[in-house]
Amino acid sequence: MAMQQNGSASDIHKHNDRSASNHPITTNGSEEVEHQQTGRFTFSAEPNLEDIRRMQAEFTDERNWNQFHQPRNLLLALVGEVGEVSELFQWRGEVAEGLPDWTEPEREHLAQELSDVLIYLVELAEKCNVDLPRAVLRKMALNRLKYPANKVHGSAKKYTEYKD
Ligand SMILES: Nc1ccn([C@H]2C[C@H](O)[C@@H](COP(=O)(O)OP(=O)(O)OP(=O)(O)O)O2)c(=O)n1
Repeated sequence: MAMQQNGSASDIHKHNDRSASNHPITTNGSEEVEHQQTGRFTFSAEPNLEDIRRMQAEFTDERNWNQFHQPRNLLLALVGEVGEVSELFQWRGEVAEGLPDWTEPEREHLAQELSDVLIYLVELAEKCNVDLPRAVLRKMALNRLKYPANKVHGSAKKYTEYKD
């Protein structure tokens, strides 16, 4: 069962307030402004990844489960949960952004399975000594170098497919 605090999948509908920024770190300030103007879905600011790491560490400590949570086991658990997410999309054909045709129980199920993926991902990163928030910043910087916006705009080609 996924760890749940107070939220539910209906959070999907609740966090569309564009009036206040909830992104303390942005990779591109102008991008954030654009998101606010376009009404793009945003997350709550909390819990952050360190909060999630700590909560999961408390959860496993309380159960004496750290003995099972080595990196390889966490990776297998993560992949298993990704499979569970895939099952929810299986045989449905293309699904429109915002999942307009999904029922509330289906949305909640998806929220739980995605949470399982994130929880195991965060714990895997912890057990591999990867500082995930900072690693994401470094990787996004690399992605921007690899895919300059003016070069790849509107194209989904892999960087290896560009000639120059
Ligand atoms: N050894 C375990 C077992 C569970 N969990 C935590 C992390 C996941 O968020 C969630 C996974 O629980 P389940 O293995 O019961 O998987 P599901 O919640 O997906 O249940 P089901 O497989 O019935 O859909 O519980 C954990 O940390 N370590």
